[in-house]
Amino acid sequence: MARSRPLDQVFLQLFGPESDEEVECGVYVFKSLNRVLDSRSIIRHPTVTGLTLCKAWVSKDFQASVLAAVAAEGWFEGHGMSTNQAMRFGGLPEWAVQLAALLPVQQAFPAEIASRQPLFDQLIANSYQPGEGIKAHIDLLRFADGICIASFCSPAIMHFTRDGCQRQSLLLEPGDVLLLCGEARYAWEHGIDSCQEDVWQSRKIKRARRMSVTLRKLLPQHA
Ligand SMILES: O=C(O)CCC(=O)C(=O)O
Ligand SMILES: [Fe+2]
Repeated sequence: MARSRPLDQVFLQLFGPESDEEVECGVYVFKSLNRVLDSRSIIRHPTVTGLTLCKAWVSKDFQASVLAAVAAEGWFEGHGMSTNQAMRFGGLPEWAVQLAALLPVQQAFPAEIASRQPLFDQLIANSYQPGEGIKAHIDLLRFADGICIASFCSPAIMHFTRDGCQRQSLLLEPGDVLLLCGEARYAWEHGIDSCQEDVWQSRKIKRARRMSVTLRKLLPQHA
């Protein structure tokens, strides 16, 4: 691995000469995720192939405008059955189009996904009360490869599990975005435990209300 590019210098300053991460075209590839950057960065997961964490990706202002737009939709002002999940197909609302436009899909997805039009045509907003999670799952196969999950409000730990035993965990903080393709989308399940508090690197993090927005594309036969 060459260490001559300017980004490598920044990287050296951040981690020192002993760091074990590699930089490829501006994408950090961490051998250990213990030292995830707090600043805006694109991190390719070392074990879960096809999983990219876009750390601190959505600005605070944009997070606020997404939350305001979702509140204005009134999706979670509960009458009746499912008030913790809202689904929308077809044309995405303008804020979701803007969110999709911010994503570093060229770095995270293969070219055929990154260049498809539209990139996404379905959205789910998930609203979690403090302590709620989501069961480990693989997203439905009626959706194409290339999925985005953006996190808002409370932090939470997402676990990726494969064949029921291998487990990889990621702390998702407000403004973080996950991009999933390939094995990360089809071979690994993802889920969030139900608990009042997460422990991340010995730090206790209390759960509060959380919201996530999932963007996907329906396969043509299901559109
Ligand atoms: O809330 C999250 O971060 C995950 C959402 C999710 O997995 C989904 O909508 O399929
Ligand atoms: Fe999912």
